Amino acid sequence: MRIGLTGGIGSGKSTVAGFLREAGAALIDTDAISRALTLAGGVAMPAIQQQFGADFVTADGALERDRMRALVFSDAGAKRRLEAILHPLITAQALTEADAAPQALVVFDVPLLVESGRWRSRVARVLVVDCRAETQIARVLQRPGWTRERVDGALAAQTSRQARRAAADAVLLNDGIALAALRSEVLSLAARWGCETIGPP
Ligand SMILES: CC(C)(COP(=O)(O)OP(=O)(O)OC[C@H]1O[C@@H](n2cnc3c(N)ncnc32)[C@H](O)[C@@H]1O)[C@@H](O)C(=O)NCCC(=O)NCCS
Ligand SMILES: Nc1ncnc2c1ncn2[C@@H]1O[C@H](COP(=O)(O)OP(=O)(O)OP(=O)(O)O)[C@@H](O)[C@H]1O
Repeated sequence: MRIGLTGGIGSGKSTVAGFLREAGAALIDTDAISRALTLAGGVAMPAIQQQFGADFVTADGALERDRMRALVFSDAGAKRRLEAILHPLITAQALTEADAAPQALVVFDVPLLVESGRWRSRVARVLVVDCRAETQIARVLQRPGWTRERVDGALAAQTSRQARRAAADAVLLNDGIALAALRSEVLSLAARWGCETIGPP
């Protein structure tokens, strides 16, 4: 079974993804795919250079991430243009990885699952990790280099908590819950969704 895992920035997606992997799932991380596509020599770099110009490309040919982040989190048109380049490539690579996975449960970790519209038809279930915006902000501010302005920009560029919850087949509320309790919720959900049938590859 294929599952889409989503949630706002800092909601706890990667944490939940780690527990799903522990439960035996194959994990496909679209942020990681996006980063690989935009490394030096990455498949997306010629189109990004053509669309945004040399200022958004480092000397060795990678995406100038700080500059691009500042642009897309303050300019909706630029965000759309970047996504038009990256999202089809991310989806294609994610599906290739899923086809190669021997596991019975495949989890696509897609931060923008609800926003993109590309994923709903490709997964049997959507799992949303949900928490209050204040919790998201507090978690993300722990990361080196993140400022309140940067977190607010990222939050504003993402869909609402309400819209995400409305798209969910299951919601994990990850607020005021200990990691151990979250882990057991995830493991029992994974068991319900088919992990118990997984044998050796
Ligand atoms: C904007 C970029 C340069 C920022 O890079 P940065 O290193 O700061 O962030 P990273 O890629 O690690 O993403 C961190 C988080 O930012 C949020 N985020 C990333 N891209 C977007 C976006 N286009 N819209 C809204 N939120 C986003 C997500 O919550 C993500 O988990 C980069 O995220 C990017 O190239 N985004 C476009 C591709 C995309 O949409 N990726 C999301 C996965 S499908
Ligand atoms: N229930 C919890 N209790 C304590 N800490 C938590 C809990 N859930 C998540 N965290 C911590 O919050 C931080 C953010 O979590 P995580 O990286 O899983 O979020 P994310 O949704 O993947 O973020 P991003 O969208 O930026 O990739 C991490 O340091 C994680 O350890």
